[in-house]
Amino acid sequence: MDKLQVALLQLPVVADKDENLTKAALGLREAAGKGARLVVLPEMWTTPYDTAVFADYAEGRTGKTATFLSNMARELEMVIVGGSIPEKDKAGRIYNTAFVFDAQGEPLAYHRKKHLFDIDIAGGQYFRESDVLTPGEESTTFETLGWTFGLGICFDVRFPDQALDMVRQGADCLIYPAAFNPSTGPLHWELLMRARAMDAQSWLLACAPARQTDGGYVSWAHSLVVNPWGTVEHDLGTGAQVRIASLYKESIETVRAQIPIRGIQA
Ligand SMILES: NC(=O)CC(=O)C(=O)O
Repeated sequence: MDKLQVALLQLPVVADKDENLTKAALGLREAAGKGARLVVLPEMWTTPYDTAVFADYAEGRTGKTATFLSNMARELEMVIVGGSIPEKDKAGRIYNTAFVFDAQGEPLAYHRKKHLFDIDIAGGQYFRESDVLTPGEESTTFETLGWTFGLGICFDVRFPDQALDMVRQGADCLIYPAAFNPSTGPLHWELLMRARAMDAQSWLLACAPARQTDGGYVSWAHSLVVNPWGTVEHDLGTGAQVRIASLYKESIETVRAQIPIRGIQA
């Protein structure tokens, strides 16, 4: 499929998990109604972004959120890249994990955030996911709808090697559910997303929660669609919204033919 309609759901995330699921359902229906074949949700969209509560919101691979995403994918016949949620494994370890379901509702891929978000900016953002989360170990790609997708989560975007791994595995489009913040957002968000799209010469989708300033972690928002030239095609700003975008295989081929760096990257 040379042209692919995708959607980004920049959701407002609240403490009530059921409310988050209800808003996601509305957004997914809207995206399906507008013709999206693949939809991306934000990082940690079922829970406040707070290490103190990740264990309370954590679920397994057949839990409530996975069941919801699978049912929605089957009903709407869309691929759902389910942002990320706190995932608890059988040993009780917790990961920041993206669940992907195909258009029949079957699990297609899982990505556990490889690079945990540990920063301490003087006078700014402090966060230590490693206090409660276990890092993943793999770079993740999956194939669907005639495209190959690479999947990372937020802090992973700071690691070019991981993006290039995904390109070596054939990625046409990199997807990053994410949630930058008012310290790092203005400095690095767009710069990193454009840089990874440029390195990879691929499309890039970054989906963040809408900005809310009523306490707790503040998401920078600004979900993005970046093309293989590194140009921003969509910037969703800060409010809640569903945005449809079109991706074209041809632009990947054009950039890779006109600026042939693949041999250097491999
Ligand atoms: N939330 C993250 O994982 C990363 C982030 O906010 C940053 O790198 O800044």
